[in-house]
Amino acid sequence: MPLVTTKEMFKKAYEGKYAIGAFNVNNMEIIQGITDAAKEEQSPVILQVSAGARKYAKHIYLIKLVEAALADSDDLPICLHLDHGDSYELCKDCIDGGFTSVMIDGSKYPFEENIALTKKVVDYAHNRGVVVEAELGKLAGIEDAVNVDVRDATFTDPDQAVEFVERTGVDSLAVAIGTSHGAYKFKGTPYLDFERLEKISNMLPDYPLVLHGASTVMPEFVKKCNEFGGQIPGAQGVPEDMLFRAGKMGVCKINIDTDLRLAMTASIREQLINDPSNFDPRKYLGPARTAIKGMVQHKMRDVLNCSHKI
Ligand SMILES: O=C(CO)COP(=O)(O)O
Ligand SMILES: O=C[C@H](O)COP(=O)(O)O
Ligand SMILES: [Zn+2]
Ligand SMILES: [Zn+2]
Repeated sequence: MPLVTTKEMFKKAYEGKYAIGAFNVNNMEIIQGITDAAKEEQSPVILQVSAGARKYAKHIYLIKLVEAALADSDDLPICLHLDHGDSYELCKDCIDGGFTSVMIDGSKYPFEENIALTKKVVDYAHNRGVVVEAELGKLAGIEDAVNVDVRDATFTDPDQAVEFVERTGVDSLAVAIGTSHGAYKFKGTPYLDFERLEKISNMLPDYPLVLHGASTVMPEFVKKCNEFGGQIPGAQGVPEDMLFRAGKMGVCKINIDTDLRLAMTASIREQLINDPSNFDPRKYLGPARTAIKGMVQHKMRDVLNCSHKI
């Protein structure tokens, strides 16, 4: 099966009230760990590439590695997605270069500029059978999310979301409801604006929403990093029951990068400390790949609920 778009997987996810995992990939071990997990769980999967990943590994290497994963995965539905595309040109390059989905992230621009940029990418992508994700609202961590005025000024406005989708024809929309990127998402008790999510979801029926910054910052990996010489104190992410809940409310795509980084780093730290005489990268990258596989399987099975959905 060739690479697929998210059309079919989102339709099924929406109807079945579960979410597809979108995992960030940067190298071979990460791609293998994720796709091995998807194979075992018989789950559709989105492999996503950031501009930074594309710069680090080069477009051609990532494409060829994903093609290899596809060839090694029988009939597994795999979508290759550009994460946080910041310009029309970058989206065009990825569409021309074999991606089946792109994100144009115009969330930092004023509403009308975000619409114009997104519409331009949608027009180019749809003519070539590629789907587009956009973003509305500010994702950045908010210290004072309990304050209604702060929430209204930063989180996604439901009325604007409807207008945005209508005017751009974009295929999915990332919403801001309190998540943020990285390992430090909340200072105190985690809070997501589920009321807002419900409103957006009700106003956009049958429409797939996306949650960025959705890593849980799994305590077992943070603990292991810190145990083996790391310094990641006070890291905290989105509790898994909140992700499960979001998956039942129209969120069809859940983005996970930080949990991959932590799983991989914890494992490498452990291997290097436990066997100081080793200098064979396979001996620490192999277990790191296995750690990623285990983490992704857990997400698919217990959090996203997307196992056995192909
Ligand atoms: O949103 C993400 C990628 O676009 C990843 O978020 P995390 O940092 O929570 O993993
Ligand atoms: O959304 C951000 C992702 O975690 C990708 O991060 P990156 O830009 O460092 O590759
Ligand atoms: Zn993101
Ligand atoms: Zn868990």
